[in-house]
Amino acid sequence: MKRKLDDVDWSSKEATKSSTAADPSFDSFALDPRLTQAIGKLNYVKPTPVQAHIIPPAIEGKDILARAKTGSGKTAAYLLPILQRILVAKDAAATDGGSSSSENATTGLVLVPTRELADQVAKVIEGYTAFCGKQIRAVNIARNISDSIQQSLLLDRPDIVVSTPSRAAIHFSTETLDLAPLKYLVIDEADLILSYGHENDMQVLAAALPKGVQTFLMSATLTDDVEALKELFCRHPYVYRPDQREENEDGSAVSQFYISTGEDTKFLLLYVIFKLKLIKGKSIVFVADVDRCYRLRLFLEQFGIRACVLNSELPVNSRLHIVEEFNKNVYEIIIATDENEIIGEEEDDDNDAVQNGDEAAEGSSATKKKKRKQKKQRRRDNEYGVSRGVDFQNVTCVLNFDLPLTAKSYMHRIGRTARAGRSGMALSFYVPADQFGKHRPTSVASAANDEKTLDKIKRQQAKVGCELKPYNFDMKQVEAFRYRMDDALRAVTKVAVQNARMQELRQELLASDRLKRHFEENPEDLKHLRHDREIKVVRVQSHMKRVPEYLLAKGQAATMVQQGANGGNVPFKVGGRRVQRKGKKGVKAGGRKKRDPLKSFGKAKK
Ligand SMILES: Nc1ncnc2c1ncn2[C@@H]1O[C@H](COP(=O)(O)OP(=O)(O)OP(=O)(O)O)[C@@H](O)[C@H]1O
Repeated sequence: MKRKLDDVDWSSKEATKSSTAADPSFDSFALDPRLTQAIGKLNYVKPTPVQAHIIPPAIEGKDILARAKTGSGKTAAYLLPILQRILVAKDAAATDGGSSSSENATTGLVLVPTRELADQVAKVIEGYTAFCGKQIRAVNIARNISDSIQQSLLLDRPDIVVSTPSRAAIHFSTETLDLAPLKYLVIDEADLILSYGHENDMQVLAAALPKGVQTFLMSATLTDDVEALKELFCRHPYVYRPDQREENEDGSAVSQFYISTGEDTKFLLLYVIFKLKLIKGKSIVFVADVDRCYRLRLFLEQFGIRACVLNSELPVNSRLHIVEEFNKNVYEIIIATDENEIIGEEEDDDNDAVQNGDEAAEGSSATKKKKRKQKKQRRRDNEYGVSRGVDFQNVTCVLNFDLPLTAKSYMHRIGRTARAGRSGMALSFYVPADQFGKHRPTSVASAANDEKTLDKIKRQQAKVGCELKPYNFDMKQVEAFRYRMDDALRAVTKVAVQNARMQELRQELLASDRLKRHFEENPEDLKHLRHDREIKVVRVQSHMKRVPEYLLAKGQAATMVQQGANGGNVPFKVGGRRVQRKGKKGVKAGGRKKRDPLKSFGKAKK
């Protein structure tokens, strides 16, 4: 059983705030000009709070333990000091006549829980070292490349290795990863790394570390797992743990809303939201399981709405490519699962996991079912994870189509929006207890506890000074779309979902092979690989793709501008070109709206 986070004494013997942090600027860190140039190219104007606090003591060589919220810039906070120290060591070696041991030795190891994160960190290193020439070489060994290629990459002794703990432990045991010269160790997403089943690997690596390695423990939450890692890896770390006021002052804000809805009505709302382009920008739709990904994708396909799916079943190359393309704005909607996140927490966080009284009554059969499910999930890639750490860029909205099982998962899901000081919104559907199981074809087991989970989420968010507000659609207007939703739902049968899932997997495996070959050689070709093409297992009726004008009757519907928790606008606006084109009379020649045909469609409670 876990201790409560706040019971742990996180205060360090070291200072917790540095003076540089009061007036932070990248110049004040006296970074190598090659790094400052790269930061400038990335348009970083000033350090984020976590960077301002951590970079100076880290450059001095102190161990670091940092808790900072998702999207706060933790990656640069540990990478910049490491890169700085490597460059200083290399320059010193060069003036020494090249005799230093820092040449051709792996001095940095960055451990992350998932392959998605490894890929991301490797790309961030590429960005920060863009002006370093061949001075700093980094490799990512969590990628899906053959063992022999990984070995040859490692035997070249790159300066930094990015890996999951399991890959690192394997290469350590075969002696291709030499840990003796190691100087810097990062454990990113430290609160999660053990729940991904990396415990033994972490023990192996801890035992193999030479003395005096500078350790960075980076985490969005401080849990017992982080405490255990601290015991294992740190010497009196400098602890950065901002108070709530500081965290709320960093400019980023997620406006959070929830909608009480029946099981089938979720689909109706989703259709209306995307078809009428009520969300302007990119969205991540989180669902409960892999089948649900395809159910939603096929459902949206009926209306000509393209989306791609992201789950642990897809080959890793496809997953990485999808995230990359999403960040380049190729796709607007991703339908994702966060299966591993949920398993991890169910297994090791009794406090957080939602207990269902009915489930207890059903006793062992439920447990068996859960075990079977977990076993099934283990066959998938257990180094998959997208609700944690992955830097989805410019996400307007995180839409919890299915509520997560825990408040912690919720926090990480919504952390995919409002990153790096930007704003965003989170919209969560929840099924009230009296409506659960009322519409079998669209019912999902995890929704049994939605009401309790939502309460927990609200309490947790209140603790960090955030509020979830109800979002009230004008359901009369929404209902006008129901018959179309019913048609679409009927077409998306269980068999269709299974076929779509298999077809997609086959195609993605083929694509993944192409991806693998082309990643290095022909990056341009990747542009032609799309992950949101129609799956076509269901006959799409073309009339369904249009929204008839009578459904957009005069004076109806919404400019869904909401007042968020802090009075700011929530980007919930009608603005889709398709809708505007339809409402010809309402659109001026220059494309500007004379009157909004969807006015009053939905209102938020203020
Ligand atoms: N000083 C800065 N100025 C502007 N943007 C920044 C700055 N530092 C980092 N970023 C950008 O902010 C985004 C989020 O950074 P990062 O992924 O490091 O956050 P994180 O704290 O690790 O989040 P998570 O906990 O979700 O992993 C990235 O796109 C990054 O390029």
